[in-house]
Amino acid sequence: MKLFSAEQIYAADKFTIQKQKIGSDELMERAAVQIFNWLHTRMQGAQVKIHLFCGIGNNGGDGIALARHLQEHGYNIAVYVVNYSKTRSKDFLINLERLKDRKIWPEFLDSDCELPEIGKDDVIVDAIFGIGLNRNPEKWVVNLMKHLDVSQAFVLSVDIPSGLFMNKPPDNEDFVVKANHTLSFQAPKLVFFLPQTGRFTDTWEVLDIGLDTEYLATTKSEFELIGKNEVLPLYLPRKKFSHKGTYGHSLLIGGSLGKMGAVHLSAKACLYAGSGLVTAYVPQCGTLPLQTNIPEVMVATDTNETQISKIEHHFEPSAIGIGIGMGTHDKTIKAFSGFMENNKVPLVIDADGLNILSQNKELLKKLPAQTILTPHPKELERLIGKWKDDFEKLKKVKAFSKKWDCIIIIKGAHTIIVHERMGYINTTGNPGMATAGSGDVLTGIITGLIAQGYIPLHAAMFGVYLHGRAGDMAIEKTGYQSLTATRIIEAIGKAYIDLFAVPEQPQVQEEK
Ligand SMILES: NC(=O)C1=CN([C@@H]2O[C@H](COP(=O)(O)OP(=O)(O)OC[C@H]3O[C@@H](n4cnc5c(N)ncnc54)[C@H](OP(=O)(O)O)[C@@H]3O)[C@@H](O)[C@H]2O)[C@H](O)CC1
Ligand SMILES: [K+]
Repeated sequence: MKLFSAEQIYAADKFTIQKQKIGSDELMERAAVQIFNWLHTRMQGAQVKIHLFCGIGNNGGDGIALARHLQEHGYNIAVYVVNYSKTRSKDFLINLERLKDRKIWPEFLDSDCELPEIGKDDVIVDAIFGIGLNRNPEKWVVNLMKHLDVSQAFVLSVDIPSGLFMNKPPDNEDFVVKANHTLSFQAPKLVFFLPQTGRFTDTWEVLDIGLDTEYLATTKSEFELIGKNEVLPLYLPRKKFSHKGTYGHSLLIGGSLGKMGAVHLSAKACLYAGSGLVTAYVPQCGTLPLQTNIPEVMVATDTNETQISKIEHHFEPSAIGIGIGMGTHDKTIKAFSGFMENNKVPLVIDADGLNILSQNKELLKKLPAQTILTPHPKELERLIGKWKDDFEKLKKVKAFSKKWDCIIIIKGAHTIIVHERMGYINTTGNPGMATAGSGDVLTGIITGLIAQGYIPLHAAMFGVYLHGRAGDMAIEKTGYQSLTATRIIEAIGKAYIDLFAVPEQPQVQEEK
C-alpha cells in the first residue's frame, strides 16, 4: 500500500473532483459518512456524550459534517469550533451552514474561553488540524489539547492526530493530540510508522473515500507499506522436479569465542527459510557445537581457535551472510577486508561486519551491487553519522543507498527497507522480538532467500515480512517476554503456510 505525501493527497483530491465531476464538498461528505458509519457500527445509538472539536479548515469541516450525521441519528453531541484562524475553508463554511440549518449551534472556542467539561467515559472526536498543519499550534490550542488528554476520554482522530505534521516531528509532544484511534482517509500516513511520531496514535485504520483509483495506482510514492498482499507476488514456489542444488548454497561467516550462538541461529534460520545447503564458516571453537546441534549445516573452519582470521572457502556460494557474532579483533578486521577485496557473491552484512565497515569506509567501494546491510540504530549511526530526526535519517539512508548501490534494512518496531528513493515499511512483528539473536535470525533468513533465487530487494522485503510474521505466530504460545530467537526460527514454517491461509469467513446462520 502506498503512503502519499500531503501534496500528493491534495493533487488526488483535485484530480478526483474533476474526473468524477463532483464538488469538493461531496468528497468531504464521503469522508464524514465513512466516519459516521464507523462510529455508528460500534456505538449502535448509545447515548455516550460525543464531543466534536473542529478546526476551521477541511479537517474541521469533516468534523462538522460528521456532527450533522450523528445528530440526525439521535446521538448525544456537543460541537465546538476551535477558532484558531479567521481564514475558514469553503467546505467548512458550507457544512457549518448545514449544521445551523438543523438548529445546532457550535460553541466557538478561542484564547480566552473556558474549556468544556469532559467526562472520562465520553468520546472525543479530534478534527482540529488535518494534513494542512504548517506551523506550531498557538498556546491556547495546546492547552486545549492537554485538556483533552487529561480527560482520559476515548479520542478518535480524524485523518491524523491534530498537531502532527506530515513531514517532520513536532517540536514538542504537548503540541499533538494523543489519539486512541485514527481514521485516516484513503491511505495511512508515513508518520504512523516512525518511532518519533508513531506513538501519537495507538491504532489506525484507513477509510476509502473513493479517490480516483487510476491516480492512486499511477502516482509514485516514496514509501510503501509491506503486508501479505505485497509479499505474496514475490514468493518463489518450490518446484516438483528440483533437488537441493536448485535452492542454493548459503555461506554464513561469523562467530567468535562466546558468540558462537549467533552463527548457530543464523544458519538454522537460513535452513528453515529454505536454503538448499548451508555452510557456516567459523573459528575452530565453533566446529563441535555447530556439528552437534545442527547436523544439517556443514562447517568450514578458520585456522584460528577463537576468532576469524582468514576467510577462505572452496566452493561457489549462492549467497553470503557475514558479521554475526564475529567480533572486531584486528585479525578479523584484516580477514574481512581481504574477503571484501575479492568477493563477488551477493552479500548480507550484519552486526560486527557493519561495525568494521563503519571504521573502514574505503571498503564500501567493494560492496557487490545490491548488498544488504541490516543495522540496528547504533550501527546505522556509525555508518551514516548522526541525524536530527527520523525524517532526516530516512533522507540520509536513501542517499547512502543510492551512493553505494546497497539496500539498507533499518531495524525497529516498523522495520524499513530502503532502496534508493524508496522506503518499504514492514507491518509484521511485535515487541517480543526485541530479544537476543532476533537480528541473527533475520540475516539467516535473508541470506537463505537470496540463495534460493530471490533478487536482493525481494529477499529483503520478503525476509523482513516472514521474520516478523514468524515472531507474531510464535508469541501465541510464548507471550512477548518469553519469545526467543529459537522460537522465531521454529515458527518460520508456520509463517510460510500462513502466506496462503484464507481468512476465516464469519459463520452465516441458515434461514429456516
Ligand atoms: N483526500 C482527502 O484525504 C481529503 C481530506 N479531507 C480533509 O481535509 C484535511 C486537510 O484540510 P486542510 O484544510 O487542507 O487543512 P487543515 O484542516 O489541516 O488546516 C486548515 C488550515 O489551518 C491553517 N493552519 C495550519 N497550521 C496552523 C496552526 N498551527 N495554527 C493555525 N492555523 C494553522 C492552514 O491555513 P493557513 O492559510 O493559515 O496556513 C490550514 O490550511 C484532511 O486532513 C482531511 O481531514 C477532505 O475533507 C476530503 C478529502
Ligand atoms: K485531526
